[in-house]
Amino acid sequence: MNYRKVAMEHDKKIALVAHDNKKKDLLEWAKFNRDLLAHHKVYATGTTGELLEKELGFKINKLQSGPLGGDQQIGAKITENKIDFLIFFWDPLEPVPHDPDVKALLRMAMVWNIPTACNRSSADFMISSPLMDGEYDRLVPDYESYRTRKIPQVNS
Ligand SMILES: O=C(CO)COP(=O)(O)O
Repeated sequence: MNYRKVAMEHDKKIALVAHDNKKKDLLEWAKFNRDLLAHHKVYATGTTGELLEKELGFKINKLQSGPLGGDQQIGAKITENKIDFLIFFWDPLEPVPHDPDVKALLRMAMVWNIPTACNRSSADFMISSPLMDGEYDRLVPDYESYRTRKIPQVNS
């Protein structure tokens, strides 16, 4: 597999998402890390974003609520190199109606090699990393062999 480098800007684009039973966790975490987060451009799904904006007091780029397409919007942004980091506190103990969207978002994050934290300890490691503050080139598979793969002949 060949890789290409995708440079991140100084202000990173961070997506924050939490399921309902995890919102308290994410809000506490975000409050503790408010000053670090404030340097960056923060995106969030609808309800998470509303709560974060109230708690942190700076602008959050709010998308649709998760069940209404917010996870998919973040996934689409990942494909367009508009998200650098994903912090997604998903709930392992309660099913959600938009489970396929949750899986799709996590899948896009893997396809595009997006640093992804799904719990508080991983988020702590991520936000405190020196790589968060400086230059970082993310390696992304070029997927050329996938794009040029042979597909079965379609007969007319
Ligand atoms: O459901 C979510 C992510 O899958 C989060 O959506 P809300 O932030 O709108 O609650």
